[in-house]
Amino acid sequence: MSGGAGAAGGPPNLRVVRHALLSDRLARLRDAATPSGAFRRLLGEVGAILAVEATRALDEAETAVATPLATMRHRVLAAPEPCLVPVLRAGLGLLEGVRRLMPEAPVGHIGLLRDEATLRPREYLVRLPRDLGRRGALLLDPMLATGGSAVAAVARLKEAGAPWVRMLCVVAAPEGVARLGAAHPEVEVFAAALDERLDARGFIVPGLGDAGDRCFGTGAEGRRQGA
Ligand SMILES: O=P(O)(O)OC[C@H]1O[C@H](OP(=O)(O)OP(=O)(O)O)[C@H](O)[C@@H]1O
Ligand SMILES: O=c1cc[nH]c(=O)[nH]1
Ligand SMILES: [Mg+2]
Repeated sequence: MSGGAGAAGGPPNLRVVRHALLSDRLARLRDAATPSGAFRRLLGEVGAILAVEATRALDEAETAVATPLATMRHRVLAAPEPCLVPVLRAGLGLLEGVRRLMPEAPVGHIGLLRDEATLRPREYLVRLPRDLGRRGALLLDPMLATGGSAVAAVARLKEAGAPWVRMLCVVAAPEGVARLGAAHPEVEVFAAALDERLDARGFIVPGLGDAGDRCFGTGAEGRRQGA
């Protein structure tokens, strides 16, 4: 269900996941008329689909399983499930769906807010599980724009000892993919789409707007309603 994967001349660190359900959900996420509740649910569904692809090649081991009828050899995960790390806020939307697949996986949080003028991320929270060194990490952030936030988040995960990091994102911009690839070339990005470009404000075009605001209803519309 994957295409792109550094294949066919694409960036070597990017895997664009192709799946009919994923395209359908992405169309609705992009639609400016999709309300916040539906947006958050769709983000979760996209997270689950991307997580299936990003965990496809986790290390496996063989064990014996006794069914009601016979004992057989079976493949199971060789290592504990990876840690799930949403970048606040928008990554929380992806987390809801990924957690359905891996309910026992520990969850770390990295809070970053991109300065609207400089486009640099400001870190306001880091809470990571102590045993990150025994696990890989799935970094969850729907938007990879300039790449500044992703580069900072991956640096935190490496400092904390994560043996590997894969990023799940909904929409990636070429600039962000290149910047993350330059800083952390071993980090693979699993995205639903590679879009055209960034605009002057650092927003992805065509993109889907401000993912955090749409997810939590805090955009212009939400503020008006809440005022
Ligand atoms: O690649 P970059 O240029 O760094 O931009 C991407 C970041 O911007 C958004 O978060 P934002 O700062 O808007 O925070 P929010 O989720 O709280 O709205 C998004 O969720 C990423 O974390
Ligand atoms: O297009 C963009 C870029 C950064 N952050 C978002 O939420 N959307
Ligand atoms: Mg935002």
